[in-house]
Amino acid sequence: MSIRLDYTNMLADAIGEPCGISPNELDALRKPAQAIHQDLMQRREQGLLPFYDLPFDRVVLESVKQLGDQLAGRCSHFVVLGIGGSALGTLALFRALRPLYHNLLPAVERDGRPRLLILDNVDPAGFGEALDLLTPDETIFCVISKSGSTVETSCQLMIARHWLETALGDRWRDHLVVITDPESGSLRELAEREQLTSCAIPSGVGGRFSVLTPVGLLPLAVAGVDIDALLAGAAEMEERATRSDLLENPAYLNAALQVLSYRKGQHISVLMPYSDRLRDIADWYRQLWAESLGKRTALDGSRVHVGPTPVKALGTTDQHSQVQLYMEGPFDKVVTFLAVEDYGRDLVFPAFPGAGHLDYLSGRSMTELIQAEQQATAAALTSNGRPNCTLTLDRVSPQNVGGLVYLFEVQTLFAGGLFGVDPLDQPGVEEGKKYTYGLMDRPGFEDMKQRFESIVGGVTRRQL
Ligand SMILES: O=P(O)(O)OC[C@H]1O[C@](O)(CO)[C@@H](O)[C@@H]1O
Repeated sequence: MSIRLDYTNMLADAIGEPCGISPNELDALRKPAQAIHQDLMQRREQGLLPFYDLPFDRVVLESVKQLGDQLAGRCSHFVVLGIGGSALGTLALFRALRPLYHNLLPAVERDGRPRLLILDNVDPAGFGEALDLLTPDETIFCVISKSGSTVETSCQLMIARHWLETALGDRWRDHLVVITDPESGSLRELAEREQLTSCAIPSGVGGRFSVLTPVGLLPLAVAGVDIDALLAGAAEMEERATRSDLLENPAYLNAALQVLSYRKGQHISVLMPYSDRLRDIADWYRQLWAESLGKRTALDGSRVHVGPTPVKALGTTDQHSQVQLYMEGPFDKVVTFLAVEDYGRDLVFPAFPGAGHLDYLSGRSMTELIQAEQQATAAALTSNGRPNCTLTLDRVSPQNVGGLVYLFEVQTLFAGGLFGVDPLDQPGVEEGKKYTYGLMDRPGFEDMKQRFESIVGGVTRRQL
């Protein structure tokens, strides 16, 4: 595994005031960092942070691999139904670690593996069109929900089961796999009652920290991702991400830089991979960062309303869409680049006779160009006083991606400590869910319907 963090351009030396971080400011965080570290390690010892130990669980790894092979042999399409933490990590890692056009390739070029679809919305057009393309006999649905009660996933399940049963009768059960809490929740009950194939999400691992459980591992194994190597990379990062000294630990250091930057007014945190394969890592990271750190109440009970706003960008694409704003707009952003040294292949620019203005490119390569553009954008941001740092992967390999995921997860926990909030809850999503239940006439939520009506009806609607 090779992942390194270059944070030169976060420091006052490089970008000056007011955004640059001074060595003293970083140094001053070392002591609080020790306290947060000890607290995390203590909670890990007590079994309260089981995600730390996921990369070492050989039993789960072996059983998931076995089940993955078996399921892969029984379908041409493996379809994940889930949302948020039950979908985004799988989506990100599938894109990173299989050929970009896996689903368009003939079976032999997919190593005989099924196509993988991840349906994470209840848009009737999107869901309906996906079903139109599928054949019940050749499809296996994998329903993933930690709570077992998420309304979007439940509704997808209702439709999928009916669709299977209509075509296959009692055999619908062979085409449905469940991943949920080991004991509680209605999805677990359903799995037991109908004797469906199922896997467990270890209790204590929240959805957005669950990609290295069967939530991500099973679909990825079915699709042919090397999950051994993925977990090995995460295990290797565990050593670095549990070092006690802030300046020795890339997860702690990156969190500290982000938090110091936030305190200086950079409330928007952009993650900008220069890699199509890493594009959806930024989507997964958005949930991790937003749900974990966006909080009204601190651990001491005070109202804080904190949280960096994570933004996803893609290099070079967004240089031609967003970078104008990052360069000259408000001083409210910190950019983290994801750079890649070896893209696994390269394309050399051939000569273009008659087009003299392109001569300077002839003989150079696409890797050189994308890397030059990343470095050029970082330099331009730096010269404009904009904080930025770069995480460089030598390759987009399962080891590196496993390491990156682990790094970001620990970084998020540690940032929660620095912000003084609980990074493991998400109380702010509940109110909207309750209004939805009210609107959908779920028993017990009648009052939410009334409250919704009083909010919506309490003001004159203005529409054009
Ligand atoms: O896995 P579940 O329980 O269906 O939850 C899906 C997502 O919904 C949330 O609870 C937010 O509503 C996320 O934290 C979670 O990843």
